[in-house]
Amino acid sequence: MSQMTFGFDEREPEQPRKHKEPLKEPVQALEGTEVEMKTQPLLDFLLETKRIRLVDVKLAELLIGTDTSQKNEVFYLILLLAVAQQSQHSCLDLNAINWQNPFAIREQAVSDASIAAPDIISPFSENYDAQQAETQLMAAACVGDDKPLLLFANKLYFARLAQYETVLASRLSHLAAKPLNIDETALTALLTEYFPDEAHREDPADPIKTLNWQKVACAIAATKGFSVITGGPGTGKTTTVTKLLAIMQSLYASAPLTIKLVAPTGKAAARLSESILGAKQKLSMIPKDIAPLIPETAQTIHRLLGVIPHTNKFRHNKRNPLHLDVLIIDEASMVDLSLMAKLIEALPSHARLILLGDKDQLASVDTGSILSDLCQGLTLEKMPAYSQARAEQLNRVCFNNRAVLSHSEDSYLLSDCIAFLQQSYRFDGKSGIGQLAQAVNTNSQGLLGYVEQTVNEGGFSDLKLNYNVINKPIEHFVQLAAQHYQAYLTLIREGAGVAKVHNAFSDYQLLAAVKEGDYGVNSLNLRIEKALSQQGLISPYQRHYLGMPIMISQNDYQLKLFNGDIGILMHDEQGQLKAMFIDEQENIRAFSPARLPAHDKVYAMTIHKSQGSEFAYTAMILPPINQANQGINRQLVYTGITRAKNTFELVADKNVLLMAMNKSVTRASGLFDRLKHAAS
Ligand SMILES: Nc1ncnc2c1ncn2[C@@H]1O[C@H](COP(=O)(O)OP(=O)(O)OP(=O)(O)O)[C@@H](O)[C@H]1O
Repeated sequence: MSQMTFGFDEREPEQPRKHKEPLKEPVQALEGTEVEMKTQPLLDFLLETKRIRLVDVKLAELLIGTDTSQKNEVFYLILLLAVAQQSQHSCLDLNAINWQNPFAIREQAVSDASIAAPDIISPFSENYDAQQAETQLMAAACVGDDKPLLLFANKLYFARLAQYETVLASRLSHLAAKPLNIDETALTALLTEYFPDEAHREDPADPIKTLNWQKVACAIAATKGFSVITGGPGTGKTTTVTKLLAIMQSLYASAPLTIKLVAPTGKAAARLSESILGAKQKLSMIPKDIAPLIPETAQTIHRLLGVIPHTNKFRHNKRNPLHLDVLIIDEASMVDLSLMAKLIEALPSHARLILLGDKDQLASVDTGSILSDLCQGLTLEKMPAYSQARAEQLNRVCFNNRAVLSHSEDSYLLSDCIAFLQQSYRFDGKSGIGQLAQAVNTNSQGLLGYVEQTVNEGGFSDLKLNYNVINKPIEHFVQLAAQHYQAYLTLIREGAGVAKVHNAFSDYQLLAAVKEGDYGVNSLNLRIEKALSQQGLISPYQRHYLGMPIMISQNDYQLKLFNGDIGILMHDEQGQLKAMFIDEQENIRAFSPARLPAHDKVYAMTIHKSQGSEFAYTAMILPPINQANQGINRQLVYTGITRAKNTFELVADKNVLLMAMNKSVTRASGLFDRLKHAAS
């Protein structure tokens, strides 16, 4: 079950109606002032219950114009667009609106609200539909080219977001279509060298999954100006890209390429640097003269683009492009629409772009879902949709003309640029983490049952399942978390260095799905803090104290501290309490706590904030069913599980886990349509 959710919809639990007043049927066809009169109670209710903001109402009034200030259907469509955007949708998909209950007013919320329930829960007439909405919007003065709102493929946009999508679609299509002068014979030889047949075993029982996708991915990225290499945890994205860079540098040996590696957060950049270095050391086939041409350090996207202090603008842009030949973006699922558009605009015209990431993870914190949009239609154990010419080319360079890859009528320009790594090398059949992640990602109760049984029989030593959240008090899990945090706090007391303390801290992380409630991050942070204080490990009597772990929650471009960066409060050489950060190059940066931008304690963090990070031991708590709101879904739980490197512990009511597995969410976007349109 895949569904589109708006912000308020994600917050309201589905409960039986306690009852106040019966909800009536939607209004019959209404126009202009009539709509306004009949729907005023609905508008009041939406404001009172914080489903919409006053600023959105003012904006909608402004957009429909002073001479037609009566609240008509267009007014309500603009409100719906504002709500959709606050839930990180790029647009309002007219085809996805429930016209009878467009603001997803749940009966529970109606009965709980302090103001009377509105008689009418929809401002639209009974027969109103997407087509009528489109017709009305097209006639509206605020909709159209060079207007504040835009319509595209039955989707309503704020012009700025439509503009980002247009830029992205046109630049990606251009990159994908650009002919590259590749010596195919040399490429074939290099692919054979880096992926010797004897090193890869295809399983006839599982032919698609066990196909040598890493080799195909290298061939795809070496022959296109734009490519995507996606795959789950440990499927070899970094290994593949390291081989790819070696192959590309060998192909261009006479004039080596300038390659830059970036990731959306400092943490993710540090992880990429570490993985590339590890892969380079492991891959003995990389010649000595080529190895130094493969970069080992990644940086954040913000650092690459060069933030102009006190603005959201960058030094590098269309007029001042970046100096590079190849750009690799890791953890691409975390990059939002606006940042990706700015990054792509700043690429020089000859540059190549390669995106790495897991398409099934949570989408970016901000608007958009670029990676999953680009990877639409990719399914495990299914052949991706390559064009005939592309399948033939890939079979030629990878498989000595053997017809291993087949083509599809559904292919289009960009599907020829996408590689899907399907086999995990880190989490094989013996790994409970891998199996649980797959069970969740594919919503397979059968696989989940197998995982549970194996754990019960003493197998899967990397996995701990605690379904007994009702009988075991939350305090038990708080004490367990506090035990794990003893290690880094002891190191601080012993006077260990910043790097060592940071490493010890990141060995364990408690993740929670929500912020509020007993099982939310805020409460867990306070309880763990109390437990550590009772053990005498910390003295949390001031706002900032020795050993306090913090996470930045707001970008500060001047200090170069960004959302998601983790610091630990430690004494500097002068004995001053400082927030110590360690960047992707292992440089230590110390800040007075008073100078820090907005930040939170981080004994526990939300799964959203954990994206791009990895922890040796990851514990994840989901709230019980009566507190489990609709924000809990498959992508969230899958992202939490895949943060674990060595051990994963789940604390959840099984019904909540099953509910999450069954609920896959998508974001409204027109990117895929635009790409198909641009490519045709
Ligand atoms: N073809 C292969 N054969 C055997 N081992 C492999 C292969 N490819 C990758 N590995 C190993 O699997 C592990 C995971 O690989 P890698 O780090 O490249 O995956 P990833 O997809 O980048 O992982 P992440 O989930 O961290 O993003 C590494 O130990 C790597 O050496």
